[in-house]
Amino acid sequence: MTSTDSWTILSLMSCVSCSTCLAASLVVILLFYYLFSSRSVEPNNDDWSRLGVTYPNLPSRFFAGTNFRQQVALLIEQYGDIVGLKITSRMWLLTTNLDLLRTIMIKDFNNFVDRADKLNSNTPLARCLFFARGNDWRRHRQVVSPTFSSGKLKYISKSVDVSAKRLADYLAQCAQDGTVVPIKDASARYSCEIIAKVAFGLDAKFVKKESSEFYEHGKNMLVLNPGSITSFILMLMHRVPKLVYTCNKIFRSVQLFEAVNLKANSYFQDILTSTIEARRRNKSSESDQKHVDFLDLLLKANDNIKAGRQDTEDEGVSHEKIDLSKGLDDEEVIGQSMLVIFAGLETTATSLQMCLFELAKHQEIQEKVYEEITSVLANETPTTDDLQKLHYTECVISETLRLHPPIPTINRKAKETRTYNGITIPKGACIMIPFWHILTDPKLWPEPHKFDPERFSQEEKAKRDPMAFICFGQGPRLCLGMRLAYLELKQALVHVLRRVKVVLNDKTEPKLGCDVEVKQFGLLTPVKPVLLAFEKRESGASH
Ligand code: HEM
Repeated sequence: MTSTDSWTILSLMSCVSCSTCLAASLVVILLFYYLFSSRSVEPNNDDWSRLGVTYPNLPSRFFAGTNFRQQVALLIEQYGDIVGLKITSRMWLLTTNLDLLRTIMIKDFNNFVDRADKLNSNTPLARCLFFARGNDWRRHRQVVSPTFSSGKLKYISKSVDVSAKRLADYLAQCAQDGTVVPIKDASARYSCEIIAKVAFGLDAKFVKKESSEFYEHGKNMLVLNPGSITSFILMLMHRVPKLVYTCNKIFRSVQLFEAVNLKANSYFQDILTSTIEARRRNKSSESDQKHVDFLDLLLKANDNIKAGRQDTEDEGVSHEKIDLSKGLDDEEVIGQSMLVIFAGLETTATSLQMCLFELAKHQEIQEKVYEEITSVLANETPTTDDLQKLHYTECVISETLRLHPPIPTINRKAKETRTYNGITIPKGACIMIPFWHILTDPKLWPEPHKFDPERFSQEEKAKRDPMAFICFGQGPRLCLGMRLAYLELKQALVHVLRRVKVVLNDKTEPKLGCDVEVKQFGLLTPVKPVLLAFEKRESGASH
């Protein structure tokens, strides 16, 4: 070892121990702050009661532990559908009241544009549409929404079709080998393959490959871990956002407070930077080429906005007048592509997993979907117009999302103090919207735990308040990838069910007659991996 090596190691060690000391001091300061502030919000506090909102006297650690869903259900059952709360001294309004939600998410959206928290990160992901606030959000949404319009989806549809056929091939092979399939992994590989193609311009075959750097980094992009000490500190630090950013910078090398996995970030950022440069270099020679992926569409939409041209296919909602001339900078463009992984991978994969599980459980529904696919679709490679004719298949997907919403809750933050029907929501208060509770409310959905796709027939839909189907959000901040998600799910069902039947047997998980048990906190996650079996259809087309 040279003296320079020893010196480098010594410097690193002192750097790490210095980081550790700083981190330890920070933990102590935050703990004091937490204990002090929790005491200040013990019962007796009547802020919400003065504002016309039911305010139960909850113990300050009411939400501690993991049984979040059960606690929320208990509160709504006891106190009604509008409940004031204080969580670590922040005011929260828990509500499932559809009229109030219509006001918050649609009618007075301009007062509730923001999400409660920023992402604790200095990476491009923190600068994407999902986490953007106020006028920044409006600028992002205006640039990004044309790339997700139904007109643009037809370019992406071909890539989705190729991956869906690969998924069907893989499951047909498993049927032949008699192996049970960890279905979340297969679904995530399918979803990731599409994202790699449409958002990164990469031709990948993850469905069949055992491992791949893109897939592994995609799965681990966020390092949020609800049980860890870091997450606890992050939760406390939310209340001092500037501290978060300063700490991120200081502790960057040891990834102590950074919410995004830095290795994954560098990996994706490098691919995107070089792809964007290459596309700009080749732009003139490809000027007459049709746009085929999200990255191309995004770069074009950004150029149009900067040049003052509005995309005629923008199906987004009307926005307040804002200066769009600066469009998105390169880091923001990279952030949007990384957002496609963050927002589109887990959600779609979870939905496909739960949809196949429900079809395995309900063979008669699976047969109806199969019959619709074979009778309605003449083409081996259906177009987006063909897929729109699959009404019953769409009902099955919607019913899956109702019963198993991949994002079970979202939130909003009030910009100003306003009163709605005698209820005052003060500036800075956050709104907690538990989707899963609304989506299984027996007043809106009779026999709510029954899997019944007929609820989404035109006649049934017409009888229901449109706010009730809330799993993609509502209003101007509605999920931008909703159409893409339906496209991915429909293509997967078309190609998979043409080739194989999904079934349950004594090797599958959960055991016959049981339901999937899910974790009570965070994104919808089964406690144990779901294992499904497949049987080849005699008439299954092979491609
Ligand atoms: C079944 C699949 C999906 C579900 C259930 C879902 C659900 C959601 C929900 C609940 C939100 C928050 C809406 C709100 O705050 O009101 C959201 C936002 C978003 N989703 Fe999805 N999503 C899915 C798939 C996707 C896909 C595939 C993409 C893109 C590739 C995507 C892109 C987005 C974006 C960009 C936002 C942010 C919108 C904004 O803040 O303006 N989502 N999604």
